[in-house]
Amino acid sequence: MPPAPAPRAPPMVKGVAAHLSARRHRSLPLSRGKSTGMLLPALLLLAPLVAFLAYDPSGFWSARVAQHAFSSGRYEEASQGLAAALERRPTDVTLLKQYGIALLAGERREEALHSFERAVALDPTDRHAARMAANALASLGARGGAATNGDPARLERALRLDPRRPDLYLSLGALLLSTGAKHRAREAFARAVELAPDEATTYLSLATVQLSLDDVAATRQSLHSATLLQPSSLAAHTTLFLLGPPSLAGADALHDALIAQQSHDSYRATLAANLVHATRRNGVTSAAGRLSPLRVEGYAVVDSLLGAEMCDALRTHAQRELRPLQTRGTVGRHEGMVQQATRSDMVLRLPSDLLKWRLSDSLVDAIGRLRVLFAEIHAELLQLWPLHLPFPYPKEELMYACYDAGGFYSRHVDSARRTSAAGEGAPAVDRMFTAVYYLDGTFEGGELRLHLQGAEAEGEQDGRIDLPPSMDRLVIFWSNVSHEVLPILTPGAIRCAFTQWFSSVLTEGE
Ligand SMILES: O=C(O)CCC(=O)C(=O)O
Ligand SMILES: [Fe+2]
Repeated sequence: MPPAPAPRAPPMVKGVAAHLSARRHRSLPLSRGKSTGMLLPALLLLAPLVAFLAYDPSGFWSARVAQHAFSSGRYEEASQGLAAALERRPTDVTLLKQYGIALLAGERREEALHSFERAVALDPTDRHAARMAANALASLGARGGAATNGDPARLERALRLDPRRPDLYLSLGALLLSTGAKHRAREAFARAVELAPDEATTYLSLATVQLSLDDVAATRQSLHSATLLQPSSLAAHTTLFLLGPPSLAGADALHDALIAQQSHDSYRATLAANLVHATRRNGVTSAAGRLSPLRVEGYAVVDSLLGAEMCDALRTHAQRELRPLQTRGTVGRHEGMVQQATRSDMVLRLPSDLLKWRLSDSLVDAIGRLRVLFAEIHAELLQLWPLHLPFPYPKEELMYACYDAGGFYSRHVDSARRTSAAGEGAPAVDRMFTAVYYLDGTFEGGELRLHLQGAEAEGEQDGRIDLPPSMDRLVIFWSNVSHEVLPILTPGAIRCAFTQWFSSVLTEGE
């Protein structure tokens, strides 16, 4: 098929005419003074040349003018000139390639692809044309990313044109993975590894799909290759470590990667730091063991975390210094979500920078210990977590909440539920786990009641379990489990706790 005809007159004709008319204007005054008798024969001599140039049978001028336009960034003009040249030389492979490039530069990808494919059809041995066609296909095939309008078939066609392209296999693998075609994705990534055996990121991609296919041995091998190629790869070291069994050597490798990376704010660096810390502090055997009931039961209870002395210091200082700063806890719209509940507690969110409050050293110290505890809980939580799913992450500030006698929090869920009012843009996943650290339990009532079977089974049948608060106790449960705080029955009692939510990182920046 010939290229689309240019809508306007080819600029070549205008260009040459303008050029000639400029020359005429410049030369006429000069020649007038001398001999006007010479002008006519000169013009007569020039006429066939003007006619020839305007006719431009070979498309030579069109191409030259277009190339000039292209190098000045006037892509629309360049593609028009090349289209004009191609009308005269429709089988010129070089022109077809140039035309394609001009179209690409003007974001006219489909037409560019068409031009490159024509070039390939005319000369199947032209590697350059094949590569350009493959690039155009790939950029069209991978467009829109994941599930929207990416087209694996186009990437596969690109690979038939230009088969030794690890980058194309990587795009294809990512696209296939996003559509759930895991086995085909694994093939694509494996091919990318074959073609680029020195690229750590390629091994990481392969590891991701191997993990999602539960092939732990192969995942480990790929991650190991990635760490050999890129010893500071936090992604590889963290995942290897999480695959377990946890070891101090693994924690040290992770620590080294962390230092090498010097990135203290990224999500993965925070996670790595937590893991190293938890492993070194708790030893290698206990890691994750404390939270393992969470997987089966939906909740876990862990006692004796900070020690009685530290917990007591935290309780008394927090009551003295933080309670005056509390405000009434609210229910209702939060992050576009609606919770149906009533509550009577007073709450306070702890800023990451405690210096802006004038707190005693004892309280700052105790809160620091508590934060380390939650960081360890985070690390242990991740050791239970399927690595190919979005990680839970402590996105929100720590909350200090207190209930006085008679206080309660009616049945609710903490996780963000998409409501019709919240609309399509609202996050589909938000809080994943709720972890509550209790400071005291010397009162009647105030139990945390979990309804593990959800709303389908009402009353006694809904899997209810009552967990009484007690000093230095942590309870962690899935945030989508409905739960309530039963009324505190002892007059004069205060029930205080610190809560940390772990949320899906998927909702960040989306
Ligand atoms: O303090 C508790 O036991 C749970 C509190 C709670 O459900 C909440 O703050 O969302
Ligand atoms: Fe809650």
